[in-house]
Amino acid sequence: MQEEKRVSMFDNAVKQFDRAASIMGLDPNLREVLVKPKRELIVNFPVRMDDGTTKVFTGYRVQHNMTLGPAKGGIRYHQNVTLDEVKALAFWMTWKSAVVNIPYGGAKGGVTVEPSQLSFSELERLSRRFFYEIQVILGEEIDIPAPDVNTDGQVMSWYMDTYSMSKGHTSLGIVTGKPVEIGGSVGRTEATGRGINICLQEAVNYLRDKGKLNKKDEEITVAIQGFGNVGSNLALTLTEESKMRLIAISDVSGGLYKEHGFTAAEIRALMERTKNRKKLLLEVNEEGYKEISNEELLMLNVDILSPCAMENAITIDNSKDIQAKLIVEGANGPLTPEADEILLSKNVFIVPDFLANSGGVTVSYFEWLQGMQWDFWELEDVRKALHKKMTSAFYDVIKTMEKYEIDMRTAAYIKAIDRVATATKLRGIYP
Ligand SMILES: NC(=O)c1ccc[n+]([C@@H]2O[C@H](COP(=O)([O-])OP(=O)(O)OC[C@H]3O[C@@H](n4cnc5c(N)ncnc54)[C@H](O)[C@@H]3O)[C@@H](O)[C@H]2O)c1
Repeated sequence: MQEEKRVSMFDNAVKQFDRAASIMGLDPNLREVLVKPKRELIVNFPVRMDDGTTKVFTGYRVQHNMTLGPAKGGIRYHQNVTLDEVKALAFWMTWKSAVVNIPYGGAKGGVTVEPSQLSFSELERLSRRFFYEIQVILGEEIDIPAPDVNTDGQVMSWYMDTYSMSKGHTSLGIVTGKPVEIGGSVGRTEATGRGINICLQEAVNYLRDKGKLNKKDEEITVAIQGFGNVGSNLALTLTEESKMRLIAISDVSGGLYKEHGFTAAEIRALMERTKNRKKLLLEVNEEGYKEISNEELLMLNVDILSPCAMENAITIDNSKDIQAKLIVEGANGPLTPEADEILLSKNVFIVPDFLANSGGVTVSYFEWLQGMQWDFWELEDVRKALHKKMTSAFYDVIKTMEKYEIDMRTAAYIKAIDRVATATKLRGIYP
């Protein structure tokens, strides 16, 4: 039987890299070094199930690049996790850390499992055994995991405890995304949404300076797709800290539209009601809001659109009808490559995902710093440091964009690749 030909996610990721590499004239020898993952670990490990049987699961940890510092990236539990996917995600983490200029390389991990089919204690046994298995390549200054799809503060607590038990002392720096009670950072939960808002505000300032946006904040309208951790925290910081009008929000159940804009108090109330994955539309059935579909939200006549739900939300089919002049990508990969091209040809200004949503990894870095020093910051310190990191990353990419006269996504790649390439050249090839 002929084997089905699959599109490799890793090969696709490398294509984006190659476009930037050719524009910046990257040395082909360096290209080879920067593309290939440094380490790929596959582990098959047994877990005792509640019914007395034993199941063997497969997990991965890939360290893509460790030139700028320890490898950093989440661990996901999902039935579709493959080595190819983990490699691609680790590759992107290298460029995300480099673009926001934190001293980390890129890594990612995963276990092929459907976690909803595990009991709480099976989940704990799987998490502890998996972490123990991959511990051979981890360390507080080597590789620092974090939450990703279907892993959370509880799983991070088990990881931290498992590692600490084998070392004989508490090691806070081994994972980030921990609950605040055991060394997590204040401000981590809101960090990705807050960071997207920082990029959104700076993009508006930039477009105004260039004469491409002639509106006051009060006149600017915004729509946000997705009301999970990322979308809701973006909605909150936007309505709390700017005068722009957020007129539409949505989740998987559909969207809400409010012509005069949502207030911060309304967003807070909606966040409270949709806690624990409750659906937006099912929780809200009062006057004052108009219901719209997710497709309608994307096509609204707004100035700014921020897709914060899932990948491939904007495709070749719906991109032609998008009216927003500025798109700030909150989710990972919300635009297909074809949609990206169409929107760029319509002169839409796009702030790319790995810059816009890097607030999460940035505050993870702050959590790691706090854990390594056993010294914990106030919320205001975290917010101030995040603002400084994100604005300087934003303008570093803008400068690169203007230098090469390219789009912001390619510029972000060039800036990130340049940082890792320069470090690689300075360090040289050992021996
Ligand atoms: N959480 C982080 O710190 C973080 C950091 C970087 C990137 N991201 C990316 O941001 C995106 C969102 O992450 P999150 O943590 O907010 O996830 P989440 O699970 O908390 O929320 C996802 C939201 O998207 C909505 N949604 C799902 N399918 C939808 C659909 N078909 N149409 C409209 N809405 C839909 C859900 O209802 C929910 O409101 C993902 O792409 C994630 O990889 C998250």
